[in-house]
Order: sequence, then structure tokens, then C-alpha cells
Amino acid sequence: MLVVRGLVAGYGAAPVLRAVDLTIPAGTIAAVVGANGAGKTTLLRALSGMIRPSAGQVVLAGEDLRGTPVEQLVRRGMAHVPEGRGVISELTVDENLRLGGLWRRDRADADRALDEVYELFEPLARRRRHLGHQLSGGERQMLALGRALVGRPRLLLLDEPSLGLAPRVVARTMALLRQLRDRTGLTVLLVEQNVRSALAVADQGVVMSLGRVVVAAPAARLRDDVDLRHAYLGF
Ligand SMILES: Nc1ncnc2c1ncn2[C@@H]1O[C@H](COP(=O)(O)OP(=O)(O)OP(=O)(O)O)[C@@H](O)[C@H]1O
Repeated sequence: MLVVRGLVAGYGAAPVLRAVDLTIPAGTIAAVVGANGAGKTTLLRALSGMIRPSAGQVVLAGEDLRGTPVEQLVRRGMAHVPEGRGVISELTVDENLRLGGLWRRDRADADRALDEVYELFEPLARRRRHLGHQLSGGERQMLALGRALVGRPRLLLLDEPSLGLAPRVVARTMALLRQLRDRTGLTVLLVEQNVRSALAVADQGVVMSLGRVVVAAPAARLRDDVDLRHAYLGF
């Protein structure tokens, strides 16, 4: 589904991503882990077009995305839920969710996707007309994820979805990701501080260090191999 080769990107003269290589098969949940500042968030930003890579290649479902405008990336199936979530506080839950499907030509399916999100996230259904700023942290997280899902993405880039959430809500969100993966073949790149919970839900583990991918292995191997854990994850 996603192939990244030699990706270089950053914010100024010095690159943060030095040459990222990565292959994620369709229907995989990949946990991207690594020390603070390793470049995990920057990787998601470079993939979703929030920052422009200065070199390298990103191929999504066989299509080279170099030079593709951001709105086209969304049409090609990429959805990014950034850290901090990006919910629009002045809009209602319903308006926020509809934004996720605004670009879609198939209006009937956009409406179906909206109904599915309300089914998945029952608290959102109850608060349809509440404004973004009236929601709890967990509800805002559901809303950001729901908005991405209304666009029926093929690749979901999730940055720290568990940040500030109660463990119960985190567990629910992780279970939901697996369910979506099983049901729709969704591919997920999940950046998480909570390495244990990320590796518990993921199929693949991707360890970043100093702007590079230093290990890509089945998540179970990263969980169970003490030497690998000690060397790269510090536990
Ligand atoms: N907007 C920005 N402008 C300039 N430098 C930035 C910006 N965002 C991040 N950086 C720098 O890029 C480097 C990588 O940051 P990034 O957020 O990608 O790392 P991370 O692995 O996601 O770490 P964390 O877990 O702390 O979020 C850091 O040195 C950081 O200071």
C-alpha cells in the first residue's frame, strides 16, 4: 500500500528526515515508535503533504505521489489526524464530520460513511449539534478520527491518538482500528508515545532514530525480543 524511499524532509536548512525507507502492506497497522525528536511526527507531515519533502519518493497503492497537491492526496485515500486533533471548535460535531467528506463526489456514500461514524461513536451521535469546544478530550479525539473516516481513507496517519485520553477510551480506539482494518482493509500508520499499547495493537513495528527507520519488524517480534527492545525502545 505504502512505499517510501529515501524520504528527506524538515523545517529549515537541516533535514529532520534524513532518508526514510519504509514499506507497509495494505491492511497493516504499523506502529511508528522511537525517542522524542526521532522524526515520527515529521514523517506523517511529510506523507500527508503538510511539509514538502526535498528528496525521495512516496508511492501509495502503486501511484507515485511526488508533487501531488494536498487535496489530491486526500482524494487518493490519505487521511491525517494530527496531534492536537484539529477539530474546529466553532463548528458543530455534525459540521466537523461533514467536512471530512466535502470533497467526495459520491454524496450517497459520504452520507453512509457519516452514519457509520455515528454508529461507531455513539457519544458523537448524542452530541451532533454540540460545538467542538463543548466536547471532552475523548470526544474530540473521536471526532477527529471520525472526520478522517468519513472520507473513507485507504491510509490513515494517526499522531498520538491516545494523548490525554482515559485508558478505557484508548483501548476502545485501538480496538476500533483493528476492526476497521479487518472490515475495510484500512492501512494505518500509528505514532504513539505509549510504545507498549501501540505494539499491542499493531501488526508491524517501525522504530525511528535520528530521522531514519532503524528497525521494521513484526510488532510481536519487537514486543518479545528483549535485546531489540533494550537496544531501541529502552524497556
Ligand atoms: N514546526 C517545526 N519547526 C522546526 N522544527 C521542528 C518543528 N517540528 C518539529 N521540529 C523538530 O524536528 C525534530 C523531529 O521532531 P518530530 O516532532 O518529528 O519528532 P517525534 O519523533 O515526533 O518526537 P515527539 O515524540 O517528541 O513528538 C525535532 O528536533 C523537532 O525539534
